[in-house]
Amino acid sequence: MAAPTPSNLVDLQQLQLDDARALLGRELTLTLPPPEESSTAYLQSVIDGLCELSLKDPLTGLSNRRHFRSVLDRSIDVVARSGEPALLLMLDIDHFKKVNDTYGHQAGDQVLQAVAQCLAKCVRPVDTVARYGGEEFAVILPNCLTAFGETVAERIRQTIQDMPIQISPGVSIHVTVSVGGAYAPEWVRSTAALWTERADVQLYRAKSEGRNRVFLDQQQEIYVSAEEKNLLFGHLALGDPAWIESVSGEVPSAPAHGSMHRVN
Ligand SMILES: Nc1nc2c(ncn2[C@@H]2O[C@H](COP(=O)(O)OP(=O)(O)OP(=O)(O)O)[C@@H](O)[C@H]2O)c(=O)[nH]1
Repeated sequence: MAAPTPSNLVDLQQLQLDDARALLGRELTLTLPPPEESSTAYLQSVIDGLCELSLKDPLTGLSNRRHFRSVLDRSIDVVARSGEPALLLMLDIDHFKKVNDTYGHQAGDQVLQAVAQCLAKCVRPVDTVARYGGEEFAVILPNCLTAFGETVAERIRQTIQDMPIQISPGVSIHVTVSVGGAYAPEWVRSTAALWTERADVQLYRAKSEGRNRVFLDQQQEIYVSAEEKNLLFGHLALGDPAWIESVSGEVPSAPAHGSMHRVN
């Protein structure tokens, strides 16, 4: 078969972009290299663009549920290894059906976009804000001290309540959100499903107790002895260069039996 000439290379590139458009069923916004650049660079930019699109919710630009799930799984590993507290918040816009019914679906979409932007501004760049589904959002906050959880969640609730959302010229509305949250249990390997469920229970409580409020799971105090911790996670610690460095190249020995660490 003849090697592709510069002219049929351009056709090939166009074909691939059209395929990608058809696959996603909508216009792609990709930054493509100028035509004179190599086809490898071109293809790489298409792949990078598609990867990015596959992680994002198209309406709000937030992380989609798939990306949220992978960040949640990673957070569970980090918490189990390091004991750093991580908070999961689940948020749901109150009486959102009424917004759609009163102002129309397009206004509803504008509300979803405004809430999404507001959420992203309320948290740190290291936090992950996702659209979990319909009018439900989720925020993963790694390394969030338990003393601050309530403050962060309350700040989000208050900011959304105070935010006017313009849905047409001269018409602004306000919405509220109910928030449920749970910390990942430290030193104990959890699952994404269990963690989400604990936050969801609190969200349900916030809804059933009147909406526009925050409830966080009161974490049970779990006591794990240093020896148990070593037994559970020692193999992970052995593979962690930071840990090895901290003991100057020595293999960490099991701490004395009976020394207890409070985990909450
Ligand atoms: N505009 C718009 N509406 C959506 C979208 N996804 C889901 N919805 C609507 O969100 C509404 C959710 O309604 P419900 O589940 O009854 O909840 P709610 O009215 O917010 O009531 P509470 O959650 O109990 O406070 C439904 O009317 C859905 O059609 C979307 O992408 N855009």
